[in-house]
Amino acid sequence: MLIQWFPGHMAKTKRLIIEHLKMVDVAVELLDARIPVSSANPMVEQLIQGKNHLVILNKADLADPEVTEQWVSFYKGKGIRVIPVSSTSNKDRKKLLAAIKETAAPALEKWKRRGIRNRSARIMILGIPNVGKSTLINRLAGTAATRTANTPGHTRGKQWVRLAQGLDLLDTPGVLWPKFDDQVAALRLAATGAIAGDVFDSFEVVSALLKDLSVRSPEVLKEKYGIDDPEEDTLLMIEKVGRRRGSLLQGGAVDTARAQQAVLSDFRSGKLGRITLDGVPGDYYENQ
Ligand SMILES: Nc1nc2c(ncn2[C@@H]2O[C@H](COP(=O)(O)OP(=O)(O)OP(=O)(O)O)[C@@H](O)[C@H]2O)c(=O)[nH]1
Repeated sequence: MLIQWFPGHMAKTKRLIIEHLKMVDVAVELLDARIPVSSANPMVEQLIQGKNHLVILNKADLADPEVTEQWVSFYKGKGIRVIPVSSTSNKDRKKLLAAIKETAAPALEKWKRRGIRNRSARIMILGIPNVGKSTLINRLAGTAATRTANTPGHTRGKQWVRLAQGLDLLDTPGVLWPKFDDQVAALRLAATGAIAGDVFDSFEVVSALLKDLSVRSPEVLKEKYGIDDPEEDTLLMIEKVGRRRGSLLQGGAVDTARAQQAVLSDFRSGKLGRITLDGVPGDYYENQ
């Protein structure tokens, strides 16, 4: 679901998230492994203050594994728990649960020290649109024994999923608003599909993506689209994409709108390979 964000909507969302956060011990922040900076909400640290924090780098199957490793080291260096996963597959489920349990352990200890033995650690998932919140919740809840409505002690109307003994997940994720003020971030969000296409001109989004690709993966541009010169003018690049992908109008001219869509869909589906757009701070590509 793509959402248009207005100031009033943002304020309401923030209030709701603050309400929900009051009920939980652990905040699981879901980021897109291809754009860990651009997919972060600008207020998240402030919002989740005091909660045990786990960062999940989702869609790791689409991201460059080497850069993902750099991101893992980066977060660990800041003392933040982090795990790269692919929520669309079941293979990461075990390590995901283990990471959540580890993150929740201090909360359980706290309840125990206070003499509250039967209190579960409660978890909430937060992330911007399209980052994979529902997929992750379904993956985690998949084999969970029960979904419990109105469990005593929980806020009425909220659904909780028991993931394991002493571990409950709030069924409703917190939908955070994405960054808009940062133009690079906004264009990368649009490239991944997290911001609605009609907010941006698709030429602008595709130009920025082709520029990123020409820096990160010039060999991909050559192999997939026959673009030899990464410095080439964007219009010429799109022309080459159109010819290679058969996006042609009657008469043989390139249908540039379709060629642009082809680039976006190739990138989003992983057809261009595993590519990360946001480098760790200080990395060679950061300011390119
Ligand atoms: N390749 C890949 N695709 C994923 C992964 N996780 C989610 N997706 C896809 O990303 C898209 C968005 O996933 P959702 O789970 O609907 O995202 P959401 O954050 O709940 O989105 P909103 O409802 O808009 O807030 C879907 O097409 C998913 O199949 C992943 O780990 N890898």
